[in-house]
Amino acid sequence: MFRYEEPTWADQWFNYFTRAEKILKEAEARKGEKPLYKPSRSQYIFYHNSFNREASEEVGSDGIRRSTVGLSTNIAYNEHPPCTSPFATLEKKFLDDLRLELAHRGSYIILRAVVFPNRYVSVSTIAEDENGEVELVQIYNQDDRRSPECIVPEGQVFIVKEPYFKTTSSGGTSIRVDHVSDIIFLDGEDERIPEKWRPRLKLLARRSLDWKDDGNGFYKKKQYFEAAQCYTKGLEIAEPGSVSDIFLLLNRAQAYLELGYNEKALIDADKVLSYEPLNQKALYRSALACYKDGDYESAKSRLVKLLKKFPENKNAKERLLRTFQRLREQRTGKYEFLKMRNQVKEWGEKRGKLDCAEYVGPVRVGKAGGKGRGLFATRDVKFGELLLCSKAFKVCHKEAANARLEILFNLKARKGQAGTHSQLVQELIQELYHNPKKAKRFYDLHTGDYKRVRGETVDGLPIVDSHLVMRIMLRNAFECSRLSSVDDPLENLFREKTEVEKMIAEASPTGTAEGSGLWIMPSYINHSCWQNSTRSFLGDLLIVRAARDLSEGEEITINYMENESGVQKRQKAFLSEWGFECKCTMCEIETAEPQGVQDKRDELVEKALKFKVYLKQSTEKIESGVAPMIKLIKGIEATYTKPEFIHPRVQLLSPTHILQTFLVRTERPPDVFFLAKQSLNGLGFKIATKGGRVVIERYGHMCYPVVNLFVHVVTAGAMMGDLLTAVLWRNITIKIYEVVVGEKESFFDAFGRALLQAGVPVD
Ligand SMILES: C[S@@+](CC[C@H](N)C(=O)[O-])C[C@H]1O[C@@H](n2cnc3c(N)ncnc32)[C@H](O)[C@@H]1O
Repeated sequence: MFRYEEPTWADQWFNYFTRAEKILKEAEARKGEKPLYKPSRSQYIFYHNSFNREASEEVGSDGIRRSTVGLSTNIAYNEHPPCTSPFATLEKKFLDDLRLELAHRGSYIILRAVVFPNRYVSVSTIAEDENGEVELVQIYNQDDRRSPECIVPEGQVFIVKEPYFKTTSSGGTSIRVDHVSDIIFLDGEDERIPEKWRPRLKLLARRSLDWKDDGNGFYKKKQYFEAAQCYTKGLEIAEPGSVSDIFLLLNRAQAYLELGYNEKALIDADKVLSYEPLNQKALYRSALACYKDGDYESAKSRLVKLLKKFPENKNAKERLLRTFQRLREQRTGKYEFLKMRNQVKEWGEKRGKLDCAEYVGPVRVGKAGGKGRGLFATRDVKFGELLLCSKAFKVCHKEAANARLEILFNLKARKGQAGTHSQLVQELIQELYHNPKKAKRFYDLHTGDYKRVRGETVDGLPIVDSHLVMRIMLRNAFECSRLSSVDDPLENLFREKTEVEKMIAEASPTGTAEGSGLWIMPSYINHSCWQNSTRSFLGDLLIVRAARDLSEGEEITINYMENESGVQKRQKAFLSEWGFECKCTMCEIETAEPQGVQDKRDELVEKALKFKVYLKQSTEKIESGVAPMIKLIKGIEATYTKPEFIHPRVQLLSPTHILQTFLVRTERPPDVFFLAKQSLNGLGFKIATKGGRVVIERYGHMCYPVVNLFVHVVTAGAMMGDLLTAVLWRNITIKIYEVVVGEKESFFDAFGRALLQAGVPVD
């Protein structure tokens, strides 16, 4: 009998993208043609306005409207580079001149918004040209902190350089503006505004101080962008070096600091200092700009200068103390981790940033043969040593209220990625546009085969190629959480997924939607399935520690994909996500395994994982699961033929964890103890007790579950009455925890109770 089933989100997505793909393929065939059909002006406006704002958006506590219709999609399709020609060299075109699927090189178009804008992924409006023709305009990658009506209010006149005219995924047409440097918003007095669109009443002559007052009004309302725009207008007419010029520069510097445009704030404050070298506010704001940019030496010298002249300035004194602390962190890599961790916990729904410096330990970037560049140890390094404590170039945590979980869909690559990646690209673009000096470090990262445009600025503004930013992001960004922690893996196995998580699991190849961020130095680290360093997250910091002893000159590696899949799945992901084939020993061994071995292993693992359902049942049921689980684990173990120290038994991790939990629940400490030690051995560890200490004689495969294995040895040891073993292993367990989680200060928060219950001293 036919049974109707509701289409799943996966079906809907699949249908949506298949349709979009078809429309766009057909559109490509009509490249260079005029659209066959265009709606009338009133239809355009009707469609636009009927996008139901009330139902699909809500205003967050920060005043920003966001979509409430689940996950929105950002479809990347055609990669056209940004315009690099100055405006003066471009030729004017009208809407009627535009042809499909083309970026109209050498041309510009001038338009006026005729509706109240919408925001979905882009800010979209309907705009007219001087002939009264209208078109949909989709403006991407604008600052998310500004409402669409601030970006392109009704009546706003703007220029789009080299407009890209395209078919939309729903079959209509639009001008899509991807690159922030391709759009110029014109203000009321700009001479490029056609006469017919000029305000009827010319603005009365305004004094620069009127602009300052307007700016201050916006500043008070926390509309920093608008405030800065007013100060800029005032600066255009103020006499350089005059009192009003200095006021305006100081105020604009402050607005820029609020916006995070630190380079611009420094330029303004330094301009004031060129007139008045000891201006107190300018010195302080310049120091703050340097501090926020991580240039603590410059911040220090500016603050010292300020305090010499104004020794009572409390803010400067306090900032100088903080600067000294940052310099210490930068030099020594010593941080107050517990305090920082607690701060991160308090962020709640807020977006946070830790006030701390970046530490670059004994590492350098160098050539890594066929892998491009890599990160190398500059001296011998001990297990657990801090290699990097890197500050995010930009990070979007999914825990923050402003997080936008979207599917970034690349139709060309036929790949969707769920998470904050789409938001990250947009924020990176804004960061690069407003802090161009900082951008150099970003552009130096690995881009794959993307062809860059020439030139860094046009018409005095930075050129930001959104497609390049996207490429760099996809190859270098890390999926991340706010805090690394050692969760009970079973919790994840059992936790019911939320609706959104289910949608994501169906729509995204990775199956999860995570926060994401970009860290410059860690981006140089290449992958190995058996990595020699670990990476962990603490707020906006990414911590890298040595996962074993390293020798001078040795390449540092991390595991790009911390999961337990076999070689075929791993290689597929490496190729599609990062464009490389892994040639580490683990991959080579598994690739050389006889046909069927991997399948057998996968099959047994799958069978073993099914036993997790026993854990929801009675002790008797669990009891009955022990023997078959042992048999399955032995079976999996038998599929490995090479010794564990060259081929760690990674696929045994989850089955072992289930058996381990069976043994804990049925109260068999000796078996728990034995299994944990055996598993560590299976991961390649060789651990011995020497001179009253537990020492690791050979380092195994380091990953999150390893901490649990160590903890099991400690607790089971204590329960068996062997307190000495428990205490000795406790100390090495703390070290292991530090390597995996990034810091050891929170160890007892995580495991103190389990240890106490087992009778292990926790002092
Ligand atoms: C995050 S970057 C790492 C730094 C990069 N090698 C560079 O030159 O800037 C990721 C890229 O490095 C290369 N890569 C990383 N690990 C690799 C490996 N094990 N084998 C080959 N290429 C690798 C790939 O091109 C990948 O897309």
